[in-house]
Amino acid sequence: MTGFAPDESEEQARPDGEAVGPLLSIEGLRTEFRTDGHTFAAVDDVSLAIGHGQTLGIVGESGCGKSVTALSVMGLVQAPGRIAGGRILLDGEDLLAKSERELRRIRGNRIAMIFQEPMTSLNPVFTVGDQLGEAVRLHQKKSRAEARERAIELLKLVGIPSPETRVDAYPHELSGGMRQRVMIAMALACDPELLIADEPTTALDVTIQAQILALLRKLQRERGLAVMLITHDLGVVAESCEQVAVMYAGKVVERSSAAALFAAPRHPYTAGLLRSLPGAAGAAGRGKGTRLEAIPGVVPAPDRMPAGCRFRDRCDRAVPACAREIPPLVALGQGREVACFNPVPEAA
Ligand SMILES: Nc1ncnc2c1ncn2[C@@H]1O[C@H](COP(=O)(O)OP(=O)(O)OP(=O)(O)O)[C@@H](O)[C@H]1O
Repeated sequence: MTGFAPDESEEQARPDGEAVGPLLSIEGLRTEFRTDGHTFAAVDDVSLAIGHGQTLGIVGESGCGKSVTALSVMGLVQAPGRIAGGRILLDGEDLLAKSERELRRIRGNRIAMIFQEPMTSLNPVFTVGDQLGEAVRLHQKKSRAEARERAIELLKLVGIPSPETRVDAYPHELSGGMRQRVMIAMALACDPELLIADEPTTALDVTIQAQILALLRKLQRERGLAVMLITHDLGVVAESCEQVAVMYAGKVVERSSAAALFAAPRHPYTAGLLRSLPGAAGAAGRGKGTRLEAIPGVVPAPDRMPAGCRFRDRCDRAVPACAREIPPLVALGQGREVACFNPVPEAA
C-alpha cells in the first residue's frame, strides 16, 4: 500500500451534518497484464479518492496507466489483464467483490464512462434517438415514445441545438463535438453519480474542446456529478479539476488540489509537465491542447521497469536513494502527497 489516507479534503458533510466518505476510493489497486510469458503491472499500488460531486483529474503521459485505472473501476479490464490486488470502494462498497451481474447494474446506473473517440462507441446504422432511447430503456421502464421524449430532453441537456430534429440524425451527420455531446447524453441516461471521461476532448479542435469541458463543468455543478477526468493535458486539468493525481509508469507520484499543484508542483515529474506548458510555467488555464512531450526521454516500458524510482532516468533531482528504493507517497499536509526522495522545495 502507498500509505494513502483519506484526509479532511475527502471527508464531506451531508446536509444533516454527518460526515461521509469519498464517493469513490481506490486503495492499493494493482492491475496486471500477462504477455509473452511476462506479467507486468500497468497499475501498481494506486490509491485515489473522488468526493461526491468533485472532479479529479488523472494526468500523465501515454502509457502511465490512466486508462487501465479507469477500466479497473468500470470492471472492464479484459484478458490478458486482471486486477491482482487492492480495493475499489463506491460509497464504501467494494466493487471487486461484486458479481459480473451486480457490476453491470452499477455500470448502468451509478458509474458511466465516455471515451475519446465517440464514433467508435456510436453505432453508425442507428439514429442518435434510437441509441439514446435504447440507453434510457435499458435502465428505466419506459415506452418507446417516452424514451424518445427522454432522448430529446437529454440532447437538450447537453446543448445540442434543435434536439427535436437531431434526434433522428445518424452519427455521421453530426460534427465531432456534437457526437461527443451525444456520448455524454448517453452516459447521463442512467443519471450516474460518477462519470469517467477518458480523454474526452483529445480528438476535438481547441474551441470545441473548451465547449465540451464547459459542458462537463456545468453538469458537474448542476447535477452534483463526480467526474474522473483522464487527460495527458495539464491545460484541461487547470480548467476543470479541483483535485489532481499525476501518474507515472503505473504509479501515482503526486496528489494535490489543482490550485496547489499549479502554484507549486512538488514532484520533479509534475514540475517537468508544467514547464512543458507554453506561456508562464504552470499558469492555470494556459497551454490548452498541448501534448506533454517536452520532458526528455520516455516512460519506461512496463516489462522493463528500472529498480527504484521509475522517473529517475529522466529526473534532474535524482539522488542515490532513488536507484535503491521506490519512493512511497508521503503526505506533505493539506491533502498533498508526493512520492519523491528529493521533492522540489516549496519555495522554488
Ligand atoms: N490489453 C492490454 N494488453 C497488454 N498491455 C496493455 C493492455 N492495455 C494496456 N496495456 C499496457 O498498460 C500500460 C498502461 O496503459 P494505459 O492505456 O492505461 O495508459 P494511459 O496512461 O491511459 O495512456 P494513453 O493516454 O496512451 O491511453 C501501457 O504500458 C499499456 O501498453
